[in-house]
Amino acid sequence: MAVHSIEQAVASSSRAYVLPPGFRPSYGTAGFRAVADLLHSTMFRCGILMAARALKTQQVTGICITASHNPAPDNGVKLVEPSGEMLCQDWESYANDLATAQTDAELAKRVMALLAAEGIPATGPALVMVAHDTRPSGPELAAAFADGVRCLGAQVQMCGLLTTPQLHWMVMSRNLGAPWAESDYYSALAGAYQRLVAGTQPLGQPLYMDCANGVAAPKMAALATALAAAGAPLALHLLNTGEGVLNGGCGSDFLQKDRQLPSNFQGVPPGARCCAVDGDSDRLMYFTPLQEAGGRALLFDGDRIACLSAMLLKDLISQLPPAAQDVSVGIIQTAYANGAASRYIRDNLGCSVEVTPTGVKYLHEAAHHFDVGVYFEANGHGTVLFSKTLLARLEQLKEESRAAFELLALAVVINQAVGDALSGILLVEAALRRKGWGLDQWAALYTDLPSRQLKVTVADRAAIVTTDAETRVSQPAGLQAAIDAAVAAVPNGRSFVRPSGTEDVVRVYAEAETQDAADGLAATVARLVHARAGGVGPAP
Ligand SMILES: CC(=O)N[C@H]1[C@@H](OP(=O)(O)O)O[C@H](CO)[C@@H](O)[C@@H]1O
Ligand SMILES: [Mg+2]
Repeated sequence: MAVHSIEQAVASSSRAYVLPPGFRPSYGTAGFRAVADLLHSTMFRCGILMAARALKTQQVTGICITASHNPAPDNGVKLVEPSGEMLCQDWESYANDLATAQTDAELAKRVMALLAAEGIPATGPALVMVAHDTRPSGPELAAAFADGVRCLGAQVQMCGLLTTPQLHWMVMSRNLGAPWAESDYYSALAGAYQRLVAGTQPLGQPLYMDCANGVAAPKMAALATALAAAGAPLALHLLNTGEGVLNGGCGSDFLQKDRQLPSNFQGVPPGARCCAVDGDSDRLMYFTPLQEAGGRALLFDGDRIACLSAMLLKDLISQLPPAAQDVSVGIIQTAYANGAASRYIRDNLGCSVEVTPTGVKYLHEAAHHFDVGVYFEANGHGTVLFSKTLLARLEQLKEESRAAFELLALAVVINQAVGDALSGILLVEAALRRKGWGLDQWAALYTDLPSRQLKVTVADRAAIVTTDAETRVSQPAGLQAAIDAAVAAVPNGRSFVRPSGTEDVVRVYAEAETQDAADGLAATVARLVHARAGGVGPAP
């Protein structure tokens, strides 16, 4: 398509997708997110962006339309690089430029500026893949996105309902020239899981899975069919499969924040092995109902999954031929990692620990610093990345070394594009089976320090500026000193605040020796934020 016709195509197609007055989308922790009704123009513009990215890289790109763990009326975008990773950070400013253009003509100008700045040829074949979660607004927003892609003369492949990590995996595999269909995803994971658990005993009890009333329900059922066909069946009870509200009183985020059993788990016996995912199935928490009354759950969060993964990796690496055991294993966490987990990793696992700001794009990037990078946010979002060099070395060793063969299987079980709850379940199940462990042994690795997370609403959350991987506040002046004083008054206390990148709130985190002390510290810090950073409404 010629340059002037692109400008015209953008300007004229854009008329159907007006930026709602007063709406100022901003690319946050995981892309754009808002109430779905506001997002049509954002989707259209992201279509243009990802077509440009496909033209620039001469590879397939993608988008997942989802608001993840957020409420059902919300929606959002997660933009997918040719590698299957999240959109490269250099392009986030283009995303904001396009999403915030006030008029059709201004949008067309900004698109032309992007094409010129990136030296993108005006014509050429390009393909963008699009998927959505179970939100009712998904198909309509996908159509808006597709219109944007077509403005640049690129093609769009509508993939329908998928988990976010499935679409990332499909884009990655397609660009690698590997089998990339949804059915290939199931057979690759199932086959690799079978190789990992061959010769081990099944765990004996079924896994109860909370599907958050989202996309995980049909997709886990399909994975279970593939596992049975591969000769490694997994006994599963799927709950919250879509009969209730998406992420409503269920799902991994509910569980992490409330530590209460999700809906429909009240009859599950205490001690049973349970897991929960979020609305787009990229977060995973294990849990078990506690014996005590009140429907509380004991959580096995992302930190604990990271420890279990690192143990499995270390076991396998120690079984490689001695000359091949020089493999660096790093664990990447955010400030939300429980202090007890960080201490366990440092003192007992002997792995390096890196701390990054919140958001998997930062953790994922840091994971590339190691031969094997294990990253999980405390909320269960993460994966394990294998370097290309290590994979090549393992390929050479796989005939002579069972451990090399199994490490290669592990690299297939664990989604190499992004954090993936379904693949995470297979990772945890394989690790427990290989150790012959139940939840008790996993729980006994360390005891979490009591913690509390709160949200504070302020007039402008951008008023809070942080440094040191978001652990300290540099603005507004004086707030950090006040937080320091509050923390100093609590034995073994730790607390930090940061503006959310996905919700219009400031998040407060506190940790201490007792739950009461953690609750008290969080409340004190929340009041400090409210008082010093423009709190809205009554003080917390
Ligand atoms: C404390 C917390 O859990 N924050 C979450 C949340 O980001 P916020 O920027 O905190 O809103 O959503 C992100 C996207 O899912 C996830 O990466 C991150 O870990
Ligand atoms: Mg999610």
